[in-house]
Amino acid sequence: MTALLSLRDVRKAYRGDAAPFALEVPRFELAEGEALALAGPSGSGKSTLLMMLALAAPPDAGGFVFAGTDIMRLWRGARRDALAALRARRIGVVPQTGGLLSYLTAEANIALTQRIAGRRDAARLRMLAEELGIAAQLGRRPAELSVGQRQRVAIARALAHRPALVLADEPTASVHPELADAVLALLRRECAASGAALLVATHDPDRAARAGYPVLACATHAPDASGVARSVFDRPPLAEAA
Ligand SMILES: Nc1ncnc2c1ncn2[C@@H]1O[C@H](COP(=O)(O)OP(=O)(O)OP(=O)(O)O)[C@@H](O)[C@H]1O
Repeated sequence: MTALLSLRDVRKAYRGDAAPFALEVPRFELAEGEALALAGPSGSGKSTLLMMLALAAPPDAGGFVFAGTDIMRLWRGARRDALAALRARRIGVVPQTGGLLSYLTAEANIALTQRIAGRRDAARLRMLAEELGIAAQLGRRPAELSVGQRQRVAIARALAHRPALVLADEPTASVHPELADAVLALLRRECAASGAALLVATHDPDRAARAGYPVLACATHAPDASGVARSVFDRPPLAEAA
């Protein structure tokens, strides 16, 4: 298996007066096309890890390679243009609540990632809409869609530009429990069909496991003598795990 992304000894800390927090990732690899759920309680750093993987926030320290690119070098060089271009072309994001633009139709929302990536593909958009059961809703605005339909539009948008990596932060948080299983299964199926690696943050590891995801749970540590609470996500390298 080829690693799509690899983190080594990554650390990110927030030094707020109230509750200092540090996320530590000694080892983390994700293979091309692999699906994985990141599990941990609220405040354990799942979103922080996803933001770093989305190239939206820099780690404080460590090594980070994505799609053959040394991401730490880009952050050190303040290469925000290169980071944004890589994100636009190779990464898709499914936010908790869909994150759709209210003034655009479902179709235009889905087409956004293709436009930004410079990869327009009407046939792929149509195919995804059909796969996800929202073809009849393409002309509607988000307010005219059910919560479940909005989430499907968000999934289509995250995949429309053929990203190598899809990041979903609690994608089932705003949907009915019955729908949550379906959304997780759909995400996994569509990413597998597209060959995209998938990382889903969740506080519900049982639901993720039921939907067929391997689960990486974080270890949480109460504040130490200096008052810093720590969370650790550690995943052995792919070669060792195989
Ligand atoms: N910008 C920030 N400044 C200071 N502290 C922050 C910031 N962002 C997050 N934190 C803190 O970092 C810790 C981890 O937050 P994070 O959002 O990554 O957790 P999470 O596991 O995604 O939580 P949830 O499941 O509730 O979304 C929390 O203690 C949070 O308060």
